[in-house]
Amino acid sequence: MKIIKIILAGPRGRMGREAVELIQREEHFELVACLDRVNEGKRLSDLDGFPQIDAPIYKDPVKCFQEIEADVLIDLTTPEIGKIHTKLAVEHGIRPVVGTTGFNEEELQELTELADAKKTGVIIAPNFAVGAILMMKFAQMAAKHFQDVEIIELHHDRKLDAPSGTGIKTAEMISKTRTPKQQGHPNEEETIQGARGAETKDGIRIHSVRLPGLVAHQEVIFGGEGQSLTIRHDSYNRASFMSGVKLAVETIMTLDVLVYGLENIIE
Ligand SMILES: NC(=O)C1=CN([C@@H]2O[C@H](COP(=O)(O)OP(=O)(O)OC[C@H]3O[C@@H](n4cnc5c(N)ncnc54)[C@H](O)[C@@H]3O)[C@@H](O)[C@H]2O)C=CC1
Ligand SMILES: O=C(O)C1=N[C@H](C(=O)O)C[C@H](O)C1
Repeated sequence: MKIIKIILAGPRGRMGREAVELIQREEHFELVACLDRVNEGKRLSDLDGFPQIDAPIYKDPVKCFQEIEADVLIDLTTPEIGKIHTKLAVEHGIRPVVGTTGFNEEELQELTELADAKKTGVIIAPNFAVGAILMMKFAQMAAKHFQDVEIIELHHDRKLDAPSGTGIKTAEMISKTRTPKQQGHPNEEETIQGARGAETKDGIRIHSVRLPGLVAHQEVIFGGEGQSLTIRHDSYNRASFMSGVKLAVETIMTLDVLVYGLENIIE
């Protein structure tokens, strides 16, 4: 099997550390460099708690992408930095697998056009966990039968973006099958701002909970006459995301367009 050469952005983060282990575990993956906001000029093996992988660490993505021959960038950084890395990677012909969340519609559109122009695969995956993908698909199915729905996403309190990428993606998928409806009482008023959560352009409410002890969880609650349906997914650790990262890295080698969401590549 062809070796896939990978640059990893954010190796010291919660997801990055899991990704280092994944790359080390898979015989056909090779970690050829890392992007970090510190440790420029060191090797990954110089850092405490990391395996003996002789990958150079760069701070400057342009320098890294110019000097290192790589097939794929895995980005697990921050919303602000992930967008910069993704665009630069495509411009340098390196295929980005992006777990970093926080991309808006305009940014996705711009990247779609860039991927088309450069004929370079891009995968933007708001959630890599197979259970989360199924939760979103089931919610999309249920929305054919229930117009009334609210999303509650629950995460650890170190998360920067709200609502979560998964919450936004779920609302988008539901909107494809749900007949639009103005939910709640027409005269309802928030006596404390934000009480009814964030409202997407399709009128779906997303409520974001942030608490220590949580990892990544979501409930999609549908309501109908005399009944409700709750679809829930829980990630209890970050290893839950790694089979999706592996699949995305393997699949991106065959793509020349942008794919937004793993539901498009998981049967
Ligand atoms: N798609 C998915 O399934 C999942 C996505 N995520 C997303 O992945 C991202 C990372 O999540 P965590 O690992 O929990 O965050 P984290 O805060 O633990 O890690 C982020 C890492 O990015 C690094 N970083 C910041 N600026 C940088 C720069 N200029 N260059 C290189 N590295 C830089 C930080 O030093 C840190 O090590 C978030 O956007 C999160 O929402 C998280 C879990 C699952
Ligand atoms: O920040 C996280 O932790 C997660 N982020 C992603 C999101 O915003 O949906 C995926 C998962 O929920 C974990």
